[in-house]
Parts: sequence; C-alpha cells; structure tokens
Amino acid sequence: MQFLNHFLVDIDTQIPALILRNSASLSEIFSYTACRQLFQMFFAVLFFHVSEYVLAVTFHGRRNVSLRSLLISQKYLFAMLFSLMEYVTEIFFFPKLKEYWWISNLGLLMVLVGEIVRKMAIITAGRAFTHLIKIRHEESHELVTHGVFGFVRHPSYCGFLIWSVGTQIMLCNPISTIGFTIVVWHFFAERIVYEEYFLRQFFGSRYEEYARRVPSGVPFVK
Ligand SMILES: C[S@@+](CC[C@H](N)C(=O)[O-])C[C@H]1O[C@@H](n2cnc3c(N)ncnc32)[C@H](O)[C@@H]1O
Repeated sequence: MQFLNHFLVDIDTQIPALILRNSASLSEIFSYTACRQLFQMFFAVLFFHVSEYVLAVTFHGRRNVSLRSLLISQKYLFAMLFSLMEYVTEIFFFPKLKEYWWISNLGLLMVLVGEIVRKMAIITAGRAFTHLIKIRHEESHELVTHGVFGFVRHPSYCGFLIWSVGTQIMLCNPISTIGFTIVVWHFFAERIVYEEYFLRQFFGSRYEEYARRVPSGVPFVK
C-alpha cells in the first residue's frame, strides 16, 4: 500500500515535470521557426487555391466557373485543421521536432515542385482540364498527350500528391504526413479508375495506346 502511494505521488509530480521540461515557452512558440513554417504554409495554401481559380477562369470564362474551383471541400478543411492542430500541439510539447530544417526545407521543395507540375498540367491541357470529371464527350474535348502529359497521364494528380504531402513535411508533422499520403493517394487511385473509364469511352484505342505507353504518375497506380 505504501509502495502504491509512493508510485502515485511520483506519477503526480513527475509527469507534469516531464511535460514542462519538454514543452515550449510562449516565446519559443512564436519563435522564428513557427513564424516561418506557418507563414510558408499559409502562403502555399493561399497561392494554390487562388491560382487554381484564376486558371479556371482564364480557360473556361468567369460564367462557367463557380467557387468550387477553389477546391475547398469540408474534408479538405478538416484535414488542414487537423494538421494545424498537430503543429500547434507538437510545437508546444515537442518544439525540437520542428527544428529539423533539412526535413522542413525538403517539404518546401516538394511544395514548389508539386505546384509547378500541377500548374503545368492545367496550362498544357487548357480547356480539356476541368475540375469536375467529364462523363459526356464534347466535340471540342481533345486527347492531350504532349508536354507533361507525355511523361505521366495524370500530372495534376501527381503534382497535388507531392504538394499536399510536402506541406506536412514542411511543417515537420509526422502524423499528418502519413495521414495525407494515405488519404490523398487513395482518393486519386479511385478517381483515376473512374476518370479513365470515360477517357477510354471518349478516345478508344488512342487512349489505350497512350495508357500502355505512359505511366499514371501516381505511385502503385498502373
Ligand atoms: C481534374 S482534370 C485532371 C486531368 C488529369 N487526370 C491530370 O491529373 O492532369 C479532369 C479532366 O481532365 C480530362 N482529362 C484527363 N486526362 C486527359 C487527357 N490526357 N486528355 C484530355 N483530357 C483529359 C478528363 O476527361 C477530366 O474531365
């Protein structure tokens, strides 16, 4: 009984002490690290969505584009909120985790590369690029196989996968890095099957030949 009492007193005093030792002070939370990483994240997200909208308006005209082209869904907002909560929790309890600058900079590089690949895809496809998957063939819809589409069949999905995982690596968020990788990969793996079902109907043997020759651009998706 006495042992149990000692044990409980020890837990009572040691756990808060451990948390205090590992947690950051307010000045650490608003440190250079946090300001820089959160600013990079804010700018990356803002640039991504505004440029998606601007390109959609450029190619399809303002009347044919809704705010859905900002690509902000409820699930997406939830994921971003979760990643922000992870960041704040970790910078408070494990501030050293955010100081791995080579990891954070690798994430920043992924954000830049992913953004460039995605925007090259949108610009190359032009009017053929629509945020909603076409299920009816329009005469003006041409099969695009040049530029980035000559390297991978789904460059915009490949770019978004790199971009989104990159944002979490940039924030040194281990849980969200794994979560974003699984969720975004799964989303595109399913979407590609659906999208290609219609592309095969629209373009027949030309699409078959293209798909045989060019990889999807999303890992482990044929
Ligand atoms: C959101 S865009 C994505 C395009 C492509 N999957 C990518 O990742 O870059 C979806 C629309 O692009 C069209 N699309 C996809 N690949 C295409 C291609 N190679 N040529 C023409 N249109 C394509 C589909 O019909 C669909 O309506």
